[in-house]
Amino acid sequence: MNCSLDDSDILKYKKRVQAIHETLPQYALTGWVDSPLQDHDALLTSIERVSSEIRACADVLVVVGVGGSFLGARAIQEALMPYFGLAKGGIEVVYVGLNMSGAYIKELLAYLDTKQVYVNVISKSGGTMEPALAFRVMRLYMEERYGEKVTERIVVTTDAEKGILKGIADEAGYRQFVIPSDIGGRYSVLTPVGLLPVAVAGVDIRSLMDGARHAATELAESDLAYNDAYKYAVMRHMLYEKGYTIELLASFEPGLNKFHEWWKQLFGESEGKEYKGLYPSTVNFSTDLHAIGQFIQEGSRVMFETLLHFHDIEGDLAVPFDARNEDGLNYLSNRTFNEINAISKQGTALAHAEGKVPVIQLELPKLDAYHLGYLIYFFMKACAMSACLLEVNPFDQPGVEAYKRKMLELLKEEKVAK
Ligand SMILES: O=P(O)(O)OC[C@H]1O[C@](O)(CO)[C@@H](O)[C@@H]1O
Repeated sequence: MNCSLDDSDILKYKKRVQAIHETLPQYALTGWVDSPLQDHDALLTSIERVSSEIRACADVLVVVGVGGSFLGARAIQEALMPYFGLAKGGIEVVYVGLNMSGAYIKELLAYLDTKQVYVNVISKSGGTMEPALAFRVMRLYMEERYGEKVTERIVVTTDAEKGILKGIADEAGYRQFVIPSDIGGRYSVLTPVGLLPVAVAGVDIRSLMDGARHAATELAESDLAYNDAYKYAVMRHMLYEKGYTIELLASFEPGLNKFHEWWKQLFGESEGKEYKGLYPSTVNFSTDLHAIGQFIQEGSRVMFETLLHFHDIEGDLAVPFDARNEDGLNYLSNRTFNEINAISKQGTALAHAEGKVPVIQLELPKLDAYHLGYLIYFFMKACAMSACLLEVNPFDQPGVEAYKRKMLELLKEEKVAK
């Protein structure tokens, strides 16, 4: 990892990072820190068993959830599953309850009419409006289609003890997975929240967890000099202190676009408080270099870039030789597309740095379940540290309650009015 910050300046944060590292456990919602180090064999076996049943009995798994209750699963699925068609042994996994679009839900129901369906409804609080409304529709749809058999086709992932969804699941006899009470929504992807949906899609969840365990082991290091997640957190903080207000996460594989959305919630919802914090924005290169590249190179100097690159991409393609060479590109015919991507990354980093855009580079060996598990944990660890450096609580989201309150007030007024 490198950027235009001086290592000695970064290491000036050593003591402060050490102190934050030691006090982090004071927060209630830090169960995710050690979770990958614990023995989850029984849980993973249970998830694999339910996933195998769903894959055997359904064409589509409908995941109902919003925010951290679906973004992680969708991110992993899009990053690791084929761009076109399904993974071997996997089935289609679609998402609902992530918006308030009736058209979206109606179209999904029509699509499902010719498919065999299971539903996994996920909500930590058990009462978030978007998934609750979508689950109301899905539940009645499933009951209409499957009658008494519906009970086995609805799986609920929620709190172990409380919440409206927990009550519904208990009453209806739906199978349940638990969201640990000490893990908040945007930090919950490595729990049944993310693991069941991606197992059904065909992801090797044990490899994902092995990578997270590797990260949890390596990044338990409190010494800033040896903890890349903390270094990344300090670099972000130093650039924010220097007046940069936007972080642009840029990756070079289109399958990471939904991973961007998970990353945005993690950092945006953890840090955007007290009118402070970096705005997390994302781009996919080289595609977006032809869209927003002009602004990055010569627009307002308010952003820095974090380039995320995987050296090895499954199924990479070599540029073919063409004897006609009418396009003049035979000089590339001995390279793969990902090799060219890597060179485009280097060119981008040099050009943007010259344009006074500081560049942080995060490099991983391969885009696979193991390294994605490592990266997820890396970002969660960095995010918690970064928010603490900003002196905000990394684990609450009071601001989101504001819109919910306003919406409920208006809905209640409406109810009274009608
Ligand atoms: O899983 P739940 O409780 O439905 O919450 C979904 C999302 O909504 C939020 O609570 C914000 O309202 C996020 O933090 C969370 O990931």
